[in-house]
Amino acid sequence: MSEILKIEGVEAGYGKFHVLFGVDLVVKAGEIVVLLGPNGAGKSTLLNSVVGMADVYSGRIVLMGQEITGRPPHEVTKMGVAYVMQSPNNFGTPNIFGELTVYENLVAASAGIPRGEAQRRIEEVFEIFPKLRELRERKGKFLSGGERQMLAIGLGLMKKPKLLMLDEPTAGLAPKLVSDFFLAIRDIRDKLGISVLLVEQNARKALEIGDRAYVLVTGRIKYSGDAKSLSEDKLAELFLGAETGGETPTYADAPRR
Ligand SMILES: Nc1ncnc2c1ncn2[C@@H]1O[C@H](COP(=O)(O)OP(=O)(O)OP(=O)(O)O)[C@@H](O)[C@H]1O
Repeated sequence: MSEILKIEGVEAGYGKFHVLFGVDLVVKAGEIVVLLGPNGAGKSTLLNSVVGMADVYSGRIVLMGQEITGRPPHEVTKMGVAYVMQSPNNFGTPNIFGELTVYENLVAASAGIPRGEAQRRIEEVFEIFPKLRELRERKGKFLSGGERQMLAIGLGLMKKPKLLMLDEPTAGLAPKLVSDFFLAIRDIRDKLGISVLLVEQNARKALEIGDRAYVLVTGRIKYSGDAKSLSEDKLAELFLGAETGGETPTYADAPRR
């Protein structure tokens, strides 16, 4: 299976603030790879490193055989990476325009794509997120957090990326919506053939749809392997490490460092 993304021995951070220490991670074609870890472990920083939004001090980042270490965000986006950041103001995907409707936002994201193809892609987005079809005439500024998140992912899909990086797409969503999101992410892989690198706090559900998983703790990979073999006990142990004493909290209760 070919490698879409290969991160090798990456040391990265922000200026003098060193966050990642020798991180290796691979996303192969057609995979959903889940990246877990406690708050502040460096998960977002790893995604930022891929799109040139964090400083990579050493190591290599390779996208479909081409080295992209340190390349600026717009170049990496052009090369096939869509990055839906945690904040509502997404980067790497076009921003959501509050005054435009859902449909108009999708059309705006299709600049440079021939009309027929753009319509096909909008239809694909509506198939992945049927809710967006219902809301097609609603202005961006009136969307709920979850709906905005769907649109942000939809905008990313308009560019037909090879790799979709999602940073906590289900954060703050109602439980029913969370399940729908995970199904949508699986559809993105299954129906559109896009590989996914998914950062999630919702570990159990993410591992259900994931093929492989990595656990990052204080900037170092502490687990890499099959998503299904990562048990809750193992996760709790990895998240809390040596600090665990007495009653073992679950990884969901892991304290902020
Ligand atoms: N732009 C930035 N400039 C400087 N430091 C930053 C920046 N972004 C994040 N950090 C710091 O880098 C460290 C790792 O943060 P990061 O957001 O990568 O962790 P995370 O694992 O994604 O956490 P969370 O689960 O809370 O989102 C933290 O100490 C954070 O404060």
